[in-house]
Amino acid sequence: MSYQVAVLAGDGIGPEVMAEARKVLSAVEERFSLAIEYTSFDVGGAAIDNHGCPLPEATLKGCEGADAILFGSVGGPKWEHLPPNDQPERGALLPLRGHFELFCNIRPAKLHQGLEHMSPLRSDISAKGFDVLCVRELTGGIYFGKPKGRQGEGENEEAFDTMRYSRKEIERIAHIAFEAAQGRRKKVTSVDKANVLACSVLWREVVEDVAKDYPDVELEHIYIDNATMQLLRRPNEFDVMLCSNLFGDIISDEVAMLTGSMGLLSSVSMNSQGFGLYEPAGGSAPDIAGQGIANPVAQILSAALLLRHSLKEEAAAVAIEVAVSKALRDGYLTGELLTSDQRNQAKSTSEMGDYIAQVVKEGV
Ligand SMILES: NC(=O)c1ccc[n+]([C@@H]2O[C@H](COP(=O)([O-])OP(=O)(O)OC[C@H]3O[C@@H](n4cnc5c(N)ncnc54)[C@H](O)[C@@H]3O)[C@@H](O)[C@H]2O)c1
Ligand SMILES: CC(C)[C@H](C(=O)O)[C@@H](O)C(=O)O
Ligand SMILES: [Mg+2]
Repeated sequence: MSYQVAVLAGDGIGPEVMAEARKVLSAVEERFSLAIEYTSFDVGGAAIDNHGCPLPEATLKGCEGADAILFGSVGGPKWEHLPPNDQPERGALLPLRGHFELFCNIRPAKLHQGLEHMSPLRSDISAKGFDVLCVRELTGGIYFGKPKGRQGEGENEEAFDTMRYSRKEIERIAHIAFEAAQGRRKKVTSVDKANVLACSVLWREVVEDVAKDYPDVELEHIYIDNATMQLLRRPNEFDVMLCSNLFGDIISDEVAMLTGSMGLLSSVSMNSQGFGLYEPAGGSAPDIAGQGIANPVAQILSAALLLRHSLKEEAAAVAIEVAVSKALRDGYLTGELLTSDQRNQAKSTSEMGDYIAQVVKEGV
């Protein structure tokens, strides 16, 4: 029996980095004798161009029939003139998250020893390293709350979004965070804005209640504004960061950059049945798309997460992660990880993919 994976490469650097993830997956399949069948579907801007809508029925059906979704990224200036709900992000990515109830988004950010020089942190801070797991609620909050819209005209025209959280939504993501912490350094930092937002007051109360089931895990609360600065000052003191949808979006970009680049952060978005969509935390990077310079590591590590969580192929996932670490340690770095005077040593997107695939095949 072979596994079925729906591949949605999307826009901008999506197809470029997806090609490298596929190379690495082929290598791991060969080494571990796995049988994985991939079917590609258009999504986002590519689907608008080819089919007139960002999430065609065939794409949705293809995802429904798969064991997991490997997603690239969607969006870009070409489609920004469209009505908001017809654009790639709100017309494809958010509906996919909603349709499959992918409420649990996990984004692991680790600054590896020996790779501290890639971080923009001050050297005495980066020297301590850090290992943060961002656990982000993904199908609620201000992203999905109703009503949402615009009304009125002239100087009275206004726009509004609704931030809304139910006890149930907070409980289920909080359990994920505490369970994850039990397998790590046993600390949950819950990020909120309880000094201003009603949703955050409920968030804090529910997280406190859930914490009672995990007496071995330390819980602390922090306001989002303070969290963004403490991450720059003492990132090594954070373990699991439990965030609502919007705050997790912000925190995950920050921790990605603290490891050196947006192009290093992988992610899984999962539902309660364990069905998952795997994607880099970053976007379609229109500023570098088409140049063969994007960092494929986030997409490759997302493939490793797919092997681990959806296909339960732990050894194959570890082989990829070890190969990525080796490549980075061996100085295989794309340009954004280098200073301007080192940039002539930069590896291209495909050189990175080739090297990581080779290491996977040979084993380390
Ligand atoms: N999951 C997704 O599909 C997703 C996620 C975030 C943003 N987006 C969309 O992507 C488009 C661009 O958004 P943005 O510019 O705000 O965010 P972005 O993450 O695409 O880019 C931010 C910065 O990070 C850099 N970067 C990102 N990934 C990189 C990689 N793999 N290698 C090297 N550098 C990388 C980019 O060059 C850019 O300078 C928008 O349309 C946005 O809505 C999509
Ligand atoms: C593209 C956008 C809708 C998305 C989000 O805000 O969730 C992205 O920024 C992410 O982090 O996955
Ligand atoms: Mg984001």
